[in-house]
Parts: sequence; C-alpha cells; structure tokens
Amino acid sequence: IGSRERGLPPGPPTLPLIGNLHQFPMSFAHVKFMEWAQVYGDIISVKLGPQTVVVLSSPSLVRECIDLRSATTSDRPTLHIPKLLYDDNGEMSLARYGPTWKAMRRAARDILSHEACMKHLPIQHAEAGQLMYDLLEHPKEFYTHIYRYSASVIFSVVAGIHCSQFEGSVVEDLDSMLRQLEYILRPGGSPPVDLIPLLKYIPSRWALWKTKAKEVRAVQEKLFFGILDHCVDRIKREKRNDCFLEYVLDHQSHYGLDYRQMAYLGGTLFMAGADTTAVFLRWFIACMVTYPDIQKRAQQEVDEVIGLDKSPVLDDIEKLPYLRAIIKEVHRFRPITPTAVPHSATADERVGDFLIPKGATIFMNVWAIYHHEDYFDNPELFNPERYIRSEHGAKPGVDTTGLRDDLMFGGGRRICPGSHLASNSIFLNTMDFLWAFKFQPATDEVTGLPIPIDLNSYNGALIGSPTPFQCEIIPRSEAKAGMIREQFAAASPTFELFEQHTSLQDKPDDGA
Ligand code: HEM
Repeated sequence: IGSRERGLPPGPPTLPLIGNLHQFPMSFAHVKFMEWAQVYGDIISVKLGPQTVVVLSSPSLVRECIDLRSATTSDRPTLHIPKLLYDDNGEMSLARYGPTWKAMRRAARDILSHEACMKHLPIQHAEAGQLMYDLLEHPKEFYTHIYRYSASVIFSVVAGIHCSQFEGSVVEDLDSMLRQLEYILRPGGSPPVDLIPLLKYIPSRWALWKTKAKEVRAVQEKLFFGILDHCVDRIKREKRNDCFLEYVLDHQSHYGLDYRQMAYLGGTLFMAGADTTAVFLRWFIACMVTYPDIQKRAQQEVDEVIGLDKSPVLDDIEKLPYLRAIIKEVHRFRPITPTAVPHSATADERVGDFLIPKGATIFMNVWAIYHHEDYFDNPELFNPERYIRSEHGAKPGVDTTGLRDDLMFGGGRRICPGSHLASNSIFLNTMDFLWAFKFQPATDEVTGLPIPIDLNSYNGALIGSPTPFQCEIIPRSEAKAGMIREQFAAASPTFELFEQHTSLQDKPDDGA
C-alpha cells in the first residue's frame, strides 16, 4: 500500500503505506500539481494510501482522457463529507455518474442550453442594469453588488425570485450557507477521513466535523426545500412566472425526479452559479485597475462600436474583438476553478504507456495548462494581445490539439452546464462596465498614494476568489450616469414578472 503500482504515470516518490499523503497540498493544489508536472511530465500520479490520483496538465491529455473517453471518466470521487451532506446522489455536481445524475443533468440542460439562455436575456439585462445602478450609487460595496447580481440572476431564472438587495434576502441566506460549507470543507477542517477510513467511525460527540456537516445539511434543506415549497405555493395561487422549478414540477414524471431531488437540483444551480460568475467579474475589475492602458484601449473600442448615446446589448460583443480577448485572458490568467472539479474513472484506461486505473481520481489542472510555457509566451503576464495574435492565445507554431478557450468550464460529459448563462452575464457586464465607468486604484488616505492590487493574492480553494481589494469606480460622464438611472427605472416591468419579496420569511403579495 502507498507505493506506485507498475504502469501508473510517474510522480513524486512515495512512502510506505501513506504514499504521497504527507506532500498532498491542502490548498493551492493547482500550484503544487504544476510544480510536479514540471518535474514528472504532463500526466502524473500521486498516491494517497491505496488511492490513485492522476493529474493532467496538457490540453491534448484532457482531450484524450476527459473529452474523448468521457464514457468512462465522468464519475465523481466519493468523499466522506459530501456524503454526509448529500448522501450519494443528492447534489448534481458531486453525484455519481448514473441515472440520478443523468436525470438532473437533462433537466439542467433544458434551462441552461444556448437557446434556453436567450429567453433569460431580459432578466439578465434588467439585473445588469441594477448592478450598474448599484455601482453608480454605492461603488465602495462593489463586491456585494456583484454577488447580489450573479445570485439574483440564478434565483430569478431557476426559482422566479428577484432579490433587489443582499441583506435579508435568499442571496444572503445562500451566501451565509456557502461560507459555512467552505468552513467544513476547508483544508484541515476535518481529519483526513477519506484516506484513513477508520476515522469515519469516531462517534459524533467527538467528531466536530460530523456535527458541523449536520448543521450545514439542515441549513441547506431549509433553504432548498423552502424555495421549492415557495414555487409550489405560487403555482397554487395561480401566480406562475414560468421559472425553471415550476417547469420541473410540471414535468416531474418526465424527468423522474422526486421532491428532494428537485429541491437539490435548484440548490446545485444556486451554489454552482452564484460565486463563479461573481469571482470572474471581480478578477476582471482587478485586472482593469492594474492595467490602465488595457482598460483605455478596450474603452476606445467600446466607444467606437457602441457610441455614446446608447448602452451595450449582447450582440455588440461580436463587434468587440479586443474585449473578447480580455475576457479570454482573464479566464486564462486567473481561472475561477483552477483544478476544475475532479472526475473519477469507472474503467481502466490506457493513455500512451500509462494506466489510469478504475477508481482513480482525475484532476484536469486548468491552471497548469493555461500557464504552460510550451503553449503560452510569458504565461504569468496579463496580455490580452495574445488572443488577438492567435485563436487560442498560443505561441505561433505550437500544436494546439485540445486547447479550448473554455477549458475553465471543465470537460467531457460533466462540462459546466451553466457556461452559456455565465458567458452571457460576463459579456453583458464587462461591456457595461467599460462603457460606463473608469476603474482606478483606491487612494491611501494617509500617504495619498494609489493602493495597488495584489493579483497574486487569492484564496487557494476550489474557487479562486481574489482577496477583497479596494478600487474607485467613477462614472465616465454625467450623461452616462443619467442613462444608468433611466435604464434602471425602465427595468421595473421586467422585475415585476418575478416575485419581489426578498426573503423566504416574507409573505409574497398574493394580490388579494
Ligand atoms: C464563469 C463561471 C463558471 C465557471 C468557470 C464554471 C466552472 C465549472 C467547472 C470547472 C465545472 C466542473 C466541470 C467538470 O467536472 O469537468 C462546473 C460544473 C458545474 N457548473 Fe459551472 N461554472 C461557472 C458558472 C456556472 C453557472 C452560472 C451555473 C448554473 C447556472 C453552473 C452550474 C454548474 C453545474 C450544475 C455543474 C455540475 C455539472 C456536473 O457535475 O454534471 N456553473 N462548472
């Protein structure tokens, strides 16, 4: 036990019984995996006791193992804490590859496909308008405004609930639950139960992680069931607003989902969709503040294409190659989920000379691929120009097999189903931001000097959010500030299609 079996990809030397357990990174896993890839190659294996972890660090390997062989590499590893929270298949993004996951995935696709997302554009536009208004009126709280925006888009589309404010709304409930979840999943938050299975049998009174998991489970149940109950109640009151959960309730037997699975399908979408888009937008702002010349050039492009007397619409993005290059570069430079979400193999797979054994956990190290010197010139430099020069931003003459601009959304059958909704938000918001505002460093009140943003400072968890930073967000003209206020006021009829109450404790207005 612990030693690397014959045929496995190479990796760091192992110790008897524990393998590489003593070296396995508890945070910033993408960085350690990349260091190992630089020594042992683009496919490595790491032993955690008897368990094998394979890490892929080249686009062609991701294509071969994750995309082309997705029939056998689309499972998820079973981990102790997620199991305490969701049993085996309760939560779609961690569910085993099987009938329950397939049913949830089919339902999610019906609301998140490219075509379906076109129907969500009016609410995305209206929400984007509120975000602009909030940034205009209270720019210092931009972290919260961005989070409210991205969560409220998902709540509107999935549950028909528009949250006009963070405080006292389901957005705040979701945020507080996600922070509790992060707490129990944090590195060192529990002993290595998955690696030393005997620990699972420690009685709850001595195993704090079990108590905490129970608490989070209860909070999630209250939130997810509360929202689904709310949709049922709305249908009964004949106040439908055509949200996704109403549709799933109507087609329950078609999807084959029970009440709990429907509630948790909604919950998965809230959890997977809110933080991710918000994190991208924060990185975008951080990069614009840090690189004023790039910001200026993008603003020139936006001004030329969109003009001064109208605000951007989604189709404008096609005419903005430089902004599209910036978006790709932000995704490359600071991928939101640097190691994606691990897959697991359901059969032995041979890759070149190596074996990926059945049951192995497979990471695609998006970070290592996007920072690979064989593919990208000076990968640590934020340089959108690379995407103007070549399609995937790669060095000239490099074999780009498998290099996709959407590697940050994962791959194979588990690829992110929310990518269209997320990309539409990102296109709309970044055009809006550049059209309306100038982003610049905050000023240190004592020294009077600009406060730089440290682009290397972020949390090393599954989602790599930049450490909270300050900046100044200034309207580019009074005329634009006026248009933002007018557009926000004009969005009221769109918001009225959704429920306006912001907390599950509030009683919805039944029009009686
Ligand atoms: C920029 C924003 C986003 C990024 C970078 C992102 C990234 C990812 C990644 C890397 C995965 C794992 C894919 C794999 O296993 O290969 C994933 C899965 C998932 N994402 Fe996203 N995501 C984003 C936005 C969203 C949004 C807006 C939603 C929902 C509306 C969403 C819903 C999901 C779900 C449900 C899964 C689980 C899929 C499965 O296991 O079958 N994501 N996402």
